[in-house]
Amino acid sequence: MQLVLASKSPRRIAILKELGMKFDIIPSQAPENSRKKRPAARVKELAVQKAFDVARKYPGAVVIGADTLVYCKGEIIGKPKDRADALRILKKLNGAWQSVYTGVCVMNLQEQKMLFGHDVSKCKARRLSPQELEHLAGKHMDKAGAYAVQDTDDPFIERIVGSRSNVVGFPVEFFQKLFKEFLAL
Ligand SMILES: Cc1cn([C@H]2C[C@H](O)[C@@H](COP(=O)(O)OP(=O)(O)OP(=O)(O)O)O2)c(=O)[nH]c1=O
Repeated sequence: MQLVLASKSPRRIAILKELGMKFDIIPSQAPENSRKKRPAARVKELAVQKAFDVARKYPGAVVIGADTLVYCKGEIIGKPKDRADALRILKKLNGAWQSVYTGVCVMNLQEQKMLFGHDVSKCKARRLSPQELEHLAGKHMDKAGAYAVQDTDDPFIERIVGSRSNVVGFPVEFFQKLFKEFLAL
């Protein structure tokens, strides 16, 4: 069985490797477009789109796709567009509880098998000073919410309720359960 991770995310690659899985890395080229208003529905749709984009090129493979976003005060927050956007996002998240959603999809087109779902964790951000926010803005342009809980230099998140790996982009416990179910299909 060829296993493919449809992602360029260093965190997703590292986590899947830590699980001892052998896989190829073929990032999805799918544009991240979703009109879904609810975060859980959106991450699932995007995870399916990413997996499908690669699966149609490798129909015999088992392909894994994932998508992560932050949800706070009614706003769905993805990766910042630029430094100004990162600062705006960090100001909004400052001192606040937020939810981090990751959608995961596993599919094999040849066998017409697909499973997808999501995990959600709650994160509490510390209240940083305007100077600290300025310093942090722009450091994590490739991450949803413009921060990185895995980065020891990043003081932003002080508490996580739920899966930590989910916040970093790949929910280990949820994935293991989903993958086991997928193999049994
Ligand atoms: C909140 C948070 C997100 N992230 C990352 C996980 C994801 O890589 C990224 C969210 O963007 P995604 O669009 O989910 O993923 P990506 O563009 O990095 O990779 P791909 O689409 O190829 O799979 O943010 C962290 O690394 N640390 C964090 O604390």
